[in-house]
Amino acid sequence: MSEQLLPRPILQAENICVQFGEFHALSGMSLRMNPNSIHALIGPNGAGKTSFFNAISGIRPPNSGTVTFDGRIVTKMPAHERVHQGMARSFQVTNIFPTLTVAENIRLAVQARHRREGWVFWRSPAVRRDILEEAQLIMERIGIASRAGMPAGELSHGGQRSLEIGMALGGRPKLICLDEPLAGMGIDDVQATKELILGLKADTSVLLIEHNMSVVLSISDRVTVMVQGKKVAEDAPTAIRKNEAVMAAYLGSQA
Ligand SMILES: Nc1ncnc2c1ncn2[C@@H]1O[C@H](COP(=O)(O)OP(=O)(O)OP(=O)(O)O)[C@@H](O)[C@H]1O
Repeated sequence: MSEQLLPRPILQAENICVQFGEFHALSGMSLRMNPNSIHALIGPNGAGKTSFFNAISGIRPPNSGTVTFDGRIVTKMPAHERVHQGMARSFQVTNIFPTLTVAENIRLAVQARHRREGWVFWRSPAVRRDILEEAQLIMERIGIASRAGMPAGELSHGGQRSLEIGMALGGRPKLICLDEPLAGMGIDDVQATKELILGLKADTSVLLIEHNMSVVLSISDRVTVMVQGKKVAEDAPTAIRKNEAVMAAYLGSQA
């Protein structure tokens, strides 16, 4: 496909460099991500995947390079401002309010978006009903509506990761960055979360760091492979499976 026929990328990172002292964690990393797609970032431990997430989400902006999100350069924009622009991120460690119920966690996430849009809590009972309804729809979508009244900290590990995705959805993001969403999950939770992630691309885009290769290769539209802070391959999963450089650098070590 020629450049002109490609859709405008939801995310474009160009020549990203990140240094910790003398150490180069990322050396000219680039990535172009299509909207409404699942794009996986894989590579061995220490390849720089989390550093790349930190660079694009503003947790630790790059030393050099450019990050463009939804047509706007955000390289130096603070992380919270990127959230306002529609970029959501989940972390390796779950990031929920454990003593609040599942429903309250989701409702807070939806409410935070409304507040950004200028909603005034005490003047808007009708909008409040909207919020409750939206929170209910999200809970159904992520498969935890039956546990709405449970303290979030009592959910299984898989349930907590789903809740985190639900909270991200409360912000109606254009892009969700998921850092190892399947880590530590049992087989049933893996299957449910895989289906949940697949369903996300109907209305958002997903950038995914994940070590579970069979899931990555079955749900992703594109896969970028990183080794030692650089991209070594980027292709469709079927081509990545056969890529000899990838096998040598990464998949071979797992075979
Ligand atoms: N704050 C930091 N200070 C110094 N070095 C760091 C820092 N953060 C990361 N690194 C180093 O940068 C390199 C890339 O780390 P990063 O966590 O980005 O890799 P990764 O691909 O996400 O690894 P993993 O799969 O194990 O999570 C590693 O060598 C790591 O030790």
